Amino acid sequence: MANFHLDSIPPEIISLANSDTDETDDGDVIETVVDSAEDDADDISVELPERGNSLQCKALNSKLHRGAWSLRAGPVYMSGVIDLHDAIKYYPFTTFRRYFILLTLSVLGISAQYNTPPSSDRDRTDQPYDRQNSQYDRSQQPYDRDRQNQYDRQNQPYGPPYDRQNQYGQYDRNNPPYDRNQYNQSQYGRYNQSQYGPQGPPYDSRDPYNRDQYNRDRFDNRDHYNVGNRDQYDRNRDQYDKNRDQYDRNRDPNDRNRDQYGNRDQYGNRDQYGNRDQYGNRDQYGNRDQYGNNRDQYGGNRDPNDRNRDQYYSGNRDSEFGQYGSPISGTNDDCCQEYCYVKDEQPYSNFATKTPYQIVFGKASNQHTIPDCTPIQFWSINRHGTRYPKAETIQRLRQLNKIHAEVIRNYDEKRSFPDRGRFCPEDLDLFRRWRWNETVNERNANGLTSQGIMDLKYLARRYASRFEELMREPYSENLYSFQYTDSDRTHDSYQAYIEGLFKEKAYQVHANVFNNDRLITPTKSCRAWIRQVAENPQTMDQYRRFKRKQEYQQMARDVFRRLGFRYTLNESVLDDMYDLCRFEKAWNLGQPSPWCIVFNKEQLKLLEYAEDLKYYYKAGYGNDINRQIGCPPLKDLYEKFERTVNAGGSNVQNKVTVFFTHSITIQTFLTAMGIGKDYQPLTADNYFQQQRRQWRTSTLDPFASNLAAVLYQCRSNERFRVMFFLNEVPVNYPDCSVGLCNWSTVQAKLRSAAENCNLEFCDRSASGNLQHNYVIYLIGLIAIFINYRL
Ligand SMILES: O=C(O)[C@@H](COP(=O)(O)O)OP(=O)(O)O
Repeated sequence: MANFHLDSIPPEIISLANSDTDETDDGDVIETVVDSAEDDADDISVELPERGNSLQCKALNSKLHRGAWSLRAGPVYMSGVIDLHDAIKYYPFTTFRRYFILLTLSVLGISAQYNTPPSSDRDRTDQPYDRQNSQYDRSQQPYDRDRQNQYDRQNQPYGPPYDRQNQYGQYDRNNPPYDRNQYNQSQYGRYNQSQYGPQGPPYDSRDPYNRDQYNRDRFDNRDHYNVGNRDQYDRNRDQYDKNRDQYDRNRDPNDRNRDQYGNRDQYGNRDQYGNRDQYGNRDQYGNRDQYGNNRDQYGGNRDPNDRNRDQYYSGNRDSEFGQYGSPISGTNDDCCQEYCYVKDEQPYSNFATKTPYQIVFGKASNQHTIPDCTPIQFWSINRHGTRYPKAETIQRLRQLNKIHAEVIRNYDEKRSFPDRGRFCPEDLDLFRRWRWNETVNERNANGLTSQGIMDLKYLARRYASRFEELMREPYSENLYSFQYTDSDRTHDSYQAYIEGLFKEKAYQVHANVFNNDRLITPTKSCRAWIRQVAENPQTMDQYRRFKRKQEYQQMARDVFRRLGFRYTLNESVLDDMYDLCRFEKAWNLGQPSPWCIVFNKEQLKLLEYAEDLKYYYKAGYGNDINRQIGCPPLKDLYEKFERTVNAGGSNVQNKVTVFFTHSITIQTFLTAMGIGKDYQPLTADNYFQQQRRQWRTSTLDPFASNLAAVLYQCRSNERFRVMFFLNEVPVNYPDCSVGLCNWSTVQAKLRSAAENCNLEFCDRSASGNLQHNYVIYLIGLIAIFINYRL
């Protein structure tokens, strides 16, 4: 604020100013005007003199220097020019205030944004897990259809006879009425099914010869897992399909891969000359025998004019993926272990959360049989089956075709491979044949693969054959309870599961699905967890530290060196190659994955440990909040069994409960259950000590991972017993015997966790934030108030 002395302000104005009124005796309004000679004149105001002959001028904009002023009071009129420059210069506070307000408002804005829950949180389902107001607990609530959301079949009029009017809502959200043609076309993949399924070859497992619509199992009725439950409707199984191997779904039974000359290799690849080797690879001359005999073992037919390389391959170092880290020392070094992936009969396939279920699950057939005991209740929680990567991962993985080309060049042209540990010819051939599979694209991102469908379908059949008393009962809403999260992959997993259980009667089954389901996706809407874990950079500290450790860095160098690079490339390339190796392996279990040739076993173990570290802090014992947020399924399990036990084993309501969810829920639940716990925490520093760790996501949480609990009624002192199976392997709980626990042991173990389970903390800290917000707002208001007083 600047004061300007005016020589002769009329007494009339002065007395008026001192009288706290804006009007002259005549009732004329006093006007004061400052017209800036520059822009933004609105930022200037003039106040009447309060003391003496001073005109007070507020100038808020430091860019203003000069302004014209005028005063009018009735007949009196005065005007002049003021120089604001000096005023502003001497009142730097003016500028400061401005920035102060801006700063305060920014802080408020950022703070408000940070503390605003996702919009999906703001509905009535966002209550702590509380049976009194839980919408999903059917056993506690009167059967209130109005409370269900639009995807919930309970929200639909239901019951026999089958109501065709209500065709799309009745038994599942995307299933048309039970018309086998339609049913088979649309059930797996809710949006984009063609008649032959979502993926087409090579993921199309259906048998095109076996077209009988009623007797055809489009996922191949043969039982891959020897359950002995071959579909009774499997009578029309393809008589032409004898050659199909168990996992070779990629083969085109119509031999469409044959080239124009009718020459086809085992993989349907041909070169432009129609010449090919066993793998369909051709050299630059198009000639080769089975092993490319025109070339020497490592590219003897290389371009004789390849003069660009010098002895140390200088000039060949470029890769569009950048060169990170230091050059890999030595060129003709013996950096790498000799390893031939294709020849390895038991390649390492523990790929953390992308591990194929088939290499993990328990195949023993009789552990569920307990002498003198009968299973009376079954409860399980399942992760969806094998899926496609998320869209952004697909985009990244697709870029690997450039690395692929570079590696081939490194081997064929540059010959920049190491002396020892280069790819064996079989691996190189496998790698050479790799092409990005265009059927894997953003449209099916995150979706279930045909392998994923089989994962769940056969899982259901195996459980049904083990617990026939329970799971061979015809479907009824009272006996069975199904619930899946609001996602395609869990929906499709559920669909495959019920098909495995009920076969052609699957259309009768219905399931619950909810937005912000705090029973099976509690992390999604728990602000405290999101803030403390998901969005907290510290969660990844150990993971990042491990990646900087000498052993990890050495592994990265060796991998790139073996690929023929003399610099380590961008670290994300390593992650992508690992992802593609494990995804492709999970999609096509029976075939070697070309990108897995890149790693030897030791390297895969390091990568697995890095993943375990990540999830240990994100969903496991590394953060106590993970245990807390994992309790809702535990509570559900405990209470269901407790009700049955209290009722003496009679009138069991939900004989079979099955949930379909995601990896984080499985892991937080296992953490709440005390499964997979190590004495020593996993850290970046104890990789070698943790070789035999319990927290191994490959075995805890592969695709289709599941924990099942079975309540038995026995003719012994302990009338009730519970058996826990993790991925069909009995859980080795202390105090239990090979997975079989007395009910009293289960009570001692789980009761307190179940009774103390509530997710109020998710919102409590959020409401703490709300108070925090109010304080910030208050400070803001005070700041603005002070600003105007200055
Ligand atoms: O919930 C999800 O989006 C993913 C997270 O996968 P990652 O980021 O851990 O691979 O879990 P999933 O559905 O595979 O069980």
